[in-house]
Amino acid sequence: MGYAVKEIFKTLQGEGAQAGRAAVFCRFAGCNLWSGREADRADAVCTFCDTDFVGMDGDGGGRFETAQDLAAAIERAWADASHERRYIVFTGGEPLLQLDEALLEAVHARGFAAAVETNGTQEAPAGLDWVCVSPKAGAPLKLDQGDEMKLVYPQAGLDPAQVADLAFEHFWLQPMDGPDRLANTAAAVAYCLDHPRWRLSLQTHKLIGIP
Ligand SMILES: C[S@@+](CC[C@H](N)C(=O)[O-])C[C@H]1O[C@@H](n2cnc3c(N)ncnc32)[C@H](O)[C@@H]1O
Ligand SMILES: Nc1nc2[nH]cc(C(=O)O)c2c(=O)[nH]1
Ligand code: SF4
Ligand SMILES: [Mg+2]
Repeated sequence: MGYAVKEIFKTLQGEGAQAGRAAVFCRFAGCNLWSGREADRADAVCTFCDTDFVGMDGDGGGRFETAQDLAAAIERAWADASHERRYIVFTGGEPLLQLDEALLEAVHARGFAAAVETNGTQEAPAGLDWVCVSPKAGAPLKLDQGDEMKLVYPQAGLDPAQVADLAFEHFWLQPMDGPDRLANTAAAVAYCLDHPRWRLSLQTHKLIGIP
């Protein structure tokens, strides 16, 4: 079986509390809230996704048979012999459909701290160093604690107040990108001004044109 990976790339984390930090991103293929096909978008649970996670055809993508194989590819993508501040972000698609303890052990053995970007509908394996949960309206949360909550805003049917008391260190509102990005940004700014628990997370990589 192994791991189905869309792409592996090194860039700066663009979002949330770790924004600006060098990281390898491992984007797993597949998601439980959308097929990834445009024809299915309108009927999906998650309709606003900004990401292509279908297939294994991206840069550095493919099927990796073992945790060691995938961890070795992640280490090659870091491309620096030093172990200093090595950081891997598992995303997707939905990474918690595939991420397991064996892979976390394998990247830890290579000196990486390991983060996940998840929709929170699955349990997380033990051993994660940073958990970012981004809940989606209509998708019940199984993972209701972590380091940061990053709510894409606005979402019909998911008021920030519904998740504001969960056990997270940071609470972010991230304006929904798409045709209404400017209006969504203004709405997120207004919400943060009125509800100071919430801080604004901009997708800084998009602002400066890096992956
Ligand atoms: C592509 S998702 C992959 C990880 C996981 N499936 C999730 O949804 O958290 C990565 C991050 O991008 C956010 N995101 C997706 N589409 C977005 C959009 N149109 N505008 C702003 N953020 C978006 C998600 O909420 C999540 O925080
Ligand atoms: N630079 C950069 N930062 C990110 N943070 C979360 C991302 C994601 O797609 O999960 C992402 C991404 O795709 N690129
Ligand atoms: S849950 Fe995440 S990967 Fe899945 S469709 Fe929504 S934003 Fe995209
Ligand atoms: Mg992204």
